[in-house]
Amino acid sequence: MTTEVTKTFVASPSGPVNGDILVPGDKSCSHRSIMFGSLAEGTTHVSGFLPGEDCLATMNAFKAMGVNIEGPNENNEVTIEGKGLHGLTAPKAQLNVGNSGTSIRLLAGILAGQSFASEMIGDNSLNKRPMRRVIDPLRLMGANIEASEDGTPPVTSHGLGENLLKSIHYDLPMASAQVKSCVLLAGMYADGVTSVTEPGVTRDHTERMLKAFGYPVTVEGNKISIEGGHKLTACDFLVPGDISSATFFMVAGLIAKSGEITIRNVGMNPTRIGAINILKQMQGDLTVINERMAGGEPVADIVVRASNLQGIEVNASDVPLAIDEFPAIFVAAACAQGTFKLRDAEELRVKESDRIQSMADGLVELGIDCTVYDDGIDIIGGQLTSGVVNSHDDHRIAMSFAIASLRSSGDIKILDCDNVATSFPNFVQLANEVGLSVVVE
Ligand SMILES: O=C(O)C1=C[C@@H](OP(=O)(O)O)[C@@H](O)[C@H](O)C1
Ligand SMILES: C=C(OP(=O)(O)O)C(=O)O
Repeated sequence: MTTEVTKTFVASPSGPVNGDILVPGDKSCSHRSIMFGSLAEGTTHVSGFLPGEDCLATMNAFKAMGVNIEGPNENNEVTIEGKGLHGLTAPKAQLNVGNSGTSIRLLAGILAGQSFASEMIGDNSLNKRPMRRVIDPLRLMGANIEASEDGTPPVTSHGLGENLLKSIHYDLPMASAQVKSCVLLAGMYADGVTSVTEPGVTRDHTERMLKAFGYPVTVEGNKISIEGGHKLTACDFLVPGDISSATFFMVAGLIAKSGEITIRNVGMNPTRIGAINILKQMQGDLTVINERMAGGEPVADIVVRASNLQGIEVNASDVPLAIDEFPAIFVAAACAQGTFKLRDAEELRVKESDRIQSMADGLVELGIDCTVYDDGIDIIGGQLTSGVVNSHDDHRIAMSFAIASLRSSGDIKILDCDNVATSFPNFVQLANEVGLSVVVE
């Protein structure tokens, strides 16, 4: 039997953090650019695409359904020859979407509307994640789709034959952009107007990008509606820099003993800026400059200076707007004065890992006092020590502990870091460029 050896990061105390950097393209927008480009009529040109494994998994799924896609080239440009809403062909094998929750949940909505059968599988982490949240509404729409008995992947769609889905109104039981998007995408294949009401604001890239591809979508307060039977038209799409990736460098710049870092071309969609709100509330010195529009999304540059952070109680309304940024924010909390309190964040338990427990395990190993709750955590700021932590199959946990080394008293060894390539392939290179010390073993 062979044991798979994956990368270990050894992150050493370092700093100051200085530089002027660009982070890679937004993961949510990159996934959607492939999906909408494939279902559009005409040729779509994407620039700023994230060449991470998650987005490549989405790309490979559409290639396996007959779509001709070129790239990403060395400039992160992708060209997609759209097949139209009804032009996909049955894949010859299972679609393996690896580590990517966004791929499996959004694709479930698209596959549910196809005449042909298909099955999606994933890696160890994805195989533990809940799929009933998308299966339930799709079945209400008449889809013949299922997950395994415990509600995890594989996700199998038996196909609709000549039928259409039924339009529904769905009250989302949780604040999830993936579930919202799944239902809206299935709505393109339904017999009337499908609508979704969300319990709180979640990222709205699907709504914005459907409109950019010419598909009508109506947004009235927290209700989003889409009528079946319209078409997507190819366009040129510019992906902004990923604020989720930028957050690692915002926190690095804030917790460093000194220095100033500028992060350019960061997507500033109002449904994604929770981390900026929270870090500013923690007294972080963050300045947003050069605000502008690019590709239908607001973008800006962010200047970050070393700061004395304070523990805070996070506002519940910021939770969905910062949902992927909490691992990095917890590191900021560990370096802050006083207690940081987060509640209403039970969704963190169903990400690539249980992000409340994974972060608490690592922070406790590094000498930080944490109390875990079902829906959150209290973190008391203190001195980080050296130690060995595990990524728990989760890219954001791996990168968070790498930046924690800026303030640790000795080396932090982070086990199982191959997953960083899912969202941020050049993370280590950029980290070392701005003054961290991260060695890959
Ligand atoms: O729609 C998307 O692109 C995403 C939605 C969020 O998931 P949930 O919808 O499960 O909160 C987020 O965590 C994920 O990284 C990307
Ligand atoms: C939760 C994440 O992604 P996904 O759900 O697509 O796996 C993430 O990137 O933090």
